[in-house]
Amino acid sequence: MTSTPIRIATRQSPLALWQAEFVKAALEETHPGLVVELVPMVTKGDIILDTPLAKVGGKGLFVKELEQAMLDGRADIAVHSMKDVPVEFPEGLGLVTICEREDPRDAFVSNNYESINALPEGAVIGTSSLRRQCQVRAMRPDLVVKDLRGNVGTRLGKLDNGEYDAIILASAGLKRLNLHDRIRNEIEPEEILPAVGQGAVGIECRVDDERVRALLEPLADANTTYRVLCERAMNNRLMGGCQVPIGSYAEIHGDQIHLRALVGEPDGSKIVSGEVTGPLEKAEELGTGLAEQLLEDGARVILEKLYQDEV
Ligand SMILES: NCc1[nH]cc(CCC(=O)O)c1CC(=O)O
Repeated sequence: MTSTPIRIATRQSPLALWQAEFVKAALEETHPGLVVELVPMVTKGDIILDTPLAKVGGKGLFVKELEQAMLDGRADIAVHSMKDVPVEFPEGLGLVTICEREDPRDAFVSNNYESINALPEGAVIGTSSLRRQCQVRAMRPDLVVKDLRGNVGTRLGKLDNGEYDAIILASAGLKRLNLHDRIRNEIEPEEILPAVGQGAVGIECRVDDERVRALLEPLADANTTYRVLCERAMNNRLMGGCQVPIGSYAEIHGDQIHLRALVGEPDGSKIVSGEVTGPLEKAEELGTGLAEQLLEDGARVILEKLYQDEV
């Protein structure tokens, strides 16, 4: 049976292309005969590279052009790292499929040191994520955290030319790009809680496109979906934009889901954390509930200050 091709709108960074190719391969394998094409695009976020993300309007910048292409019918789906997917979608679009999660942890990368704890006093560590900065500063207030932007290759280049003693990146990104050997130490969630959705890939499409939705359905991973929806419900209740130090991680044990989360001051001077366990079907309510507990325990004060600084 010949049919209309499925067109994937994608950014052109190596990681974005890997993710798009991954979904293309999964679709083709699941539906023999289906033709899947990539539609490479440039987003504002790819152009404005030297301004801190918080100042240029956050990660929504990386998805707007892709979403417009789907709304205009120039593309059918967009593949995202779940941790970059904003809370709200434009009218007519939605996130319909979450694929199996890769390693959710952060990775410590350095040419000279084994771990965060092994860094000498005053060492320079690179990350642009307030979540990582906050948790690193809480562990090691003596370290200098320096902004680090660009795609994974660019960031590794900046480490290699001596601008940093170490950097922190998502393990999933390094593994997808075949850069496992750059990881010196996998940072466990007990040390640095990952970002909401880290390591998972999600697929967005037009919500009324029944054909595409049916084709995507077999790519969904049920456990990952519960985990990521639980983390996102927590984040949504906190109105967590990307430039807020929020960490979160959900795991499934049997029919129970366990969620950990934290909100912190960017300088690590204060961290409010909590956890909750409950039945899998209640994943989202549990997430919302934990967020409310964190707000009461001090997160509200931290967040109000941060949102005020933003405007
Ligand atoms: N913010 C950029 C980004 N978005 C997703 C990943 C990695 C892959 C993933 O988490 O799924 C990365 C790179 C990084 O943070 O090191």
